[in-house]
Amino acid sequence: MSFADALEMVATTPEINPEVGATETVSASSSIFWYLLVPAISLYIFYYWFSRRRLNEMASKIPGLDGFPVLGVAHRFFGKTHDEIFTELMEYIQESGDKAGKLWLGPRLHVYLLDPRDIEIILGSSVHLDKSPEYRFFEPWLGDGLLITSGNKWRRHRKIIAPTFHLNVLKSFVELFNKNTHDVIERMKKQHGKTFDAHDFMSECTVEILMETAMGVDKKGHKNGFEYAMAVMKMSNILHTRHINPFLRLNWVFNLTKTSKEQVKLLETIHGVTNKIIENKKKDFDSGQKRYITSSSTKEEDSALSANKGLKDDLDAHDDDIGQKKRLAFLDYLLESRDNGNNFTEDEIREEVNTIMFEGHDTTAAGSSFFLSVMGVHPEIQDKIYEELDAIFGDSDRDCTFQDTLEMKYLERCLLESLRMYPPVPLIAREIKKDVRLASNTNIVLPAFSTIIIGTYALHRDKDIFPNPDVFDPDNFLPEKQANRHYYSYIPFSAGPRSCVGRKFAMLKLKILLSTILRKFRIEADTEEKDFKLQADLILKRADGFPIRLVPRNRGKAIA
Ligand code: HEM
Repeated sequence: MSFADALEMVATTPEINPEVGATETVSASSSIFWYLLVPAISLYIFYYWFSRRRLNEMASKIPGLDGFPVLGVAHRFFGKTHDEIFTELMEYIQESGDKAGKLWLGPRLHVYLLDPRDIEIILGSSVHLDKSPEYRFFEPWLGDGLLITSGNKWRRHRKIIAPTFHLNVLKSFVELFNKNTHDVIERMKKQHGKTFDAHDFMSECTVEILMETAMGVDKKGHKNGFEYAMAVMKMSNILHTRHINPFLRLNWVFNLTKTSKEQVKLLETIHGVTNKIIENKKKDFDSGQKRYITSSSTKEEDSALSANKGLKDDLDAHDDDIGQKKRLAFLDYLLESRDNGNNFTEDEIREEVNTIMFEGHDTTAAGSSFFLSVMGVHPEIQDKIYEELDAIFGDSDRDCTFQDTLEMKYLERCLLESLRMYPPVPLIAREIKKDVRLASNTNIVLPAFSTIIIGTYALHRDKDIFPNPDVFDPDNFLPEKQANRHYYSYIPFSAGPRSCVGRKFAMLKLKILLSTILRKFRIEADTEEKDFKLQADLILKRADGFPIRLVPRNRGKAIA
């Protein structure tokens, strides 16, 4: 892989011209050089050790992996594939039984947290809002957009963007969710009887849905959704490689590799798509075609789209939100914010379009693909979903309405369970700017300026929280079971002030997309769930793809 290339390139030194030769002057100055170099290095090592004394002392009280100086534990990852690394880390975490553990990557301390009380201290706080430096690798792609930015810029952008995913706006998308679902079903039908990778179809469909809803452009003018999705997948792979390789974390080393050239090409594809979306939308907007949305909603409807009903944030409706209000969808509102007092710049619009296109498609593509592959291996669960869908729709082929989604209680539990076992964002990382004492073990203080990892995947598989964590059991989301769990023990969309702005969009879209597929087809798969090979390239995926088969359903007779 490119790491070997990188080392090779770094190791290549310019050749010395022999004609210059060694003179006495050179040899005298070279001895002075060595006399100075040795104390300088010693001084630097002492300074380095002294400045990190406090950090090392605090870290020594945290259980976990120390590794070697400079490398940390990175040597454990060399030569391994991303799915092998993921499996090894998860096995280590589960076997250690530690609810907080350290991991040195290069000289940087990373601490993972698995106790919901500790997680609440970080995610629930309005102080620990900064993303860890690892997110900076996104910069050439997403600029300083909502996912990675901090401080006042984050607050200003969040205030503008969160309301564009308000329930009233989402309800106006129901027709487009249906239309795009029918389109992907037509494409999948061509695979009749064959085993195919569901993710290829889900990612193209989720890109097209975002274009037509949040961006408000007609997908007919943007036919490269699949190419965009594939470029995003490769970019995620590159970024993940940089996260786990301490040498490639250094920009100057990375820039010497072939992979950095590949990154430039991938970004040309990605930005080509997003720039065209902005250009086309601007034409419409500037000629007066603004998509004002007027619809109303109730608080009950609003809370029905929450994955975790106990956790409230700025996406939840406030009293003055309820009822009819005139709103604009995402890109229309950003363009309006360019012209009104909010003064959004052209660069800021580009950053946010790139952010929403990435966060909004890859996550839901993974979420829906996992759901479909899990259905393929659990025919008995599919039968129960059919029972519910048949009760709602009977034999009708009509489109799914918002009201229908509220009645899909069992399907919702299956979706939440799928997001538990296979959270599309398997970890969240923050940098804390001051020391934090843990609630679960007051002897442990997390040192300021370390990376704190909230391991969503490992948390959701904790047997102290979910007995039989590796068994797909939708009853984990029965209201009484949810009520007995700590709010921060289930966080597929993160939680607190920096939670996912698209979580209601995602839940509504997934319910419409997946219920419509299941009304038409029975899903089959050959692999058993225990053989799913997982890999986490920013977004959790199956390394072996998402192979499924579709068999047309004989409605009403699905339950033998
Ligand atoms: C199943 C689908 C989804 C899942 C599981 C998910 C999960 C998450 C998680 C865990 C975070 C926090 C990430 C972090 O702190 O590193 C996040 C943030 C974010 N998500 Fe999602 N997401 C989903 C869908 C969406 C959609 C559909 C959109 C937009 C249309 C979206 C937009 C965002 C944005 C903009 C952020 C950054 C918010 C901020 O920092 O203030 N997500 N998402």
